[in-house]
Amino acid sequence: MHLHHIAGSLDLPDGAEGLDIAGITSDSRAVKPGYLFAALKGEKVDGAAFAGKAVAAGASAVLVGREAVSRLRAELPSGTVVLADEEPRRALALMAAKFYARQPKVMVAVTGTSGKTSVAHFVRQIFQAAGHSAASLGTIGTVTADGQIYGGLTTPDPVALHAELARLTDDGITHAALEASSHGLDQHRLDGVRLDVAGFTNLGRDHMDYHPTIEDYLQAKLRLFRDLLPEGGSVVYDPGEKYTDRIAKIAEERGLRVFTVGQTGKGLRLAGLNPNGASQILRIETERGDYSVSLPLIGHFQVSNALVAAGLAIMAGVNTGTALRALESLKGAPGRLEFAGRKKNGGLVVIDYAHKPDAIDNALAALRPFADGKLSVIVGAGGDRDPGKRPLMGEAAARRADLVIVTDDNPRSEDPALIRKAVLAGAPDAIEIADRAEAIREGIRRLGPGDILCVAGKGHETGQIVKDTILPFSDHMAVAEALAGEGNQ
Ligand SMILES: CC(=O)N[C@H]1[C@@H](OP(=O)(O)OP(=O)(O)OC[C@H]2O[C@@H](n3ccc(=O)[nH]c3=O)[C@H](O)[C@@H]2O)O[C@H](CO)[C@@H](O)[C@@H]1O[C@H](C)C(=O)N[C@@H](C)C(=O)N[C@H](CCC(=O)O)C(=O)O
Ligand SMILES: Nc1ncnc2c1ncn2[C@@H]1O[C@H](COP(=O)(O)OP(=O)(O)OP(=O)(O)O)[C@@H](O)[C@H]1O
Ligand SMILES: N[C@H](CCC[C@H](N)C(=O)O)C(=O)O
Ligand SMILES: [Mg+2]
Repeated sequence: MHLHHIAGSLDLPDGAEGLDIAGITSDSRAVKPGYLFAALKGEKVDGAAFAGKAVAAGASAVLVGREAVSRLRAELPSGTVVLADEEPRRALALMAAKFYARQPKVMVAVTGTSGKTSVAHFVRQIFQAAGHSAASLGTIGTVTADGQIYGGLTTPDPVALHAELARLTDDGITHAALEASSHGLDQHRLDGVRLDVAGFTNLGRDHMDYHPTIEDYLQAKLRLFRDLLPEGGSVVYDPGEKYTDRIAKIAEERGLRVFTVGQTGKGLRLAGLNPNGASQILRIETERGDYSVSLPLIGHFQVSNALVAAGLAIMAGVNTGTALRALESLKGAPGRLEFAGRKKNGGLVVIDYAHKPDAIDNALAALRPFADGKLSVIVGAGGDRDPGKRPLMGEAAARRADLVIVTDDNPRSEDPALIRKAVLAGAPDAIEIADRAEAIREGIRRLGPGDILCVAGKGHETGQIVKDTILPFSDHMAVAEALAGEGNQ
């Protein structure tokens, strides 16, 4: 594709318009002949340091921040086209969008500390129930009616994202729901996506290693509403959630349409909520009439997630009745309060991806009413991620559960004993078992009739990251093996 087709508002040197660009990447190691290399300043290194390598590997154009342009023009072989932008990450995202040039016709995105994967998963199911070919993209990868492809990041880098959106479009996908992580928003990964509706779940503590303050974290989330959603777009949130006044203000300033949900919501007002076995009966008032919906999921937070999802689908064009009826057959996202097995004596094991204080609090609160006996939890924190949340996770576990077992999550580069120690600071009476499989076996060994064990933190994950290696590990497998060891199925 010719450079001028993807360059947007970037200044092109004379004669560069017709340069044929074979591909785009921000990783010098992935450059092939004819590629455009985006040299980005990162958390660890400055991509500009690899521009020479990229050109040696065949890159014919380099995109760089303005501050490095004269240096690179002098350093790189003559003939290399060097493009500059104030925000090279944003420029890269816009270029990737133009390079791949197609995305599903209708797209919604959801941000928030917790619930993004669940909401995206629900929106896809609602779109499908409405007869659309739909996909969701996020932490658990790309999901369509044909299956799931695991990605890695919650919000993929822009080149991977647009390549994926193009592939989905070619496969006939017309509707998609996307998770917008704060890292993704902050790093402009989504800036080239054309969105119709944007949703917000909630804001709690997370990623305080990356964002210096809660305000900075919130500002990253607000980019979705302030910078990414185009004029004429719609926003969906529960006004009962903290910080949503900030979204309301942006929506008012920008003239965006607002659809609110929840107890004080106007679009979908939750007028009643009653548990009914493993379901919840919601009474929902709407402008189109009142509905009684049996949501086949437990936990108040799944009600919030389901309402935000329905709001997103409705603002994206799905009929209100169709969206609400679809809630009656929703399936939870893998590893989110997922039933993982039962001991012969009736004790129940649940797997949940809670790896933040609020998520642990909510997941255990959701399970408590179903525990006739004791509620226990296996908890650990990931290494190289927000250390401040560790004691708070321990504290939430100790407050909500009768028994806490502290174990390893993904230690990454850190000493796992120190991570456990930090979690134990909030849960001083907990049992400490470093080996996660052993912790799961012990939790199951102690499970009595009527008890529930929640294995928290890793949800759908299939590996344990220790230093630079990913060891095969799945909570699902570990639970199945432990139950089999107890003589159960
Ligand atoms: C901290 C963080 O978010 N880092 C992301 C960021 O990397 P970076 O640009 O800071 O990387 P860097 O290592 O400093 O390198 C700078 C540049 O030099 C380039 N480089 C580097 C080495 C080389 O030999 N050649 C080369 O060209 C790199 O490709 C990069 O462009 O941009 C990369 C491309 O988009 C991401 O892959 C990378 O995600 C890393 C792997 C990561 O672990 N991110 C996590 C924290 C993350 O993003 N999580 C969120 C939130 C999850 C949640 O919801 O809780 C997510 O969306 O998944
Ligand atoms: N609306 C919610 N409010 C509070 N906690 C929630 C909510 N939804 C889900 N959770 C909890 O958070 C965990 C993760 O949920 P989910 O994967 O849907 O969120 P996420 O925002 O995508 O998380 P991540 O950023 O880690 O990908 C769940 O397993 C559950 O414990
Ligand atoms: N998307 C999350 C995943 C955390 C999962 C948990 N198992 C951990 O390793 O902390 C993050 O990167 O913060
Ligand atoms: Mg997610």
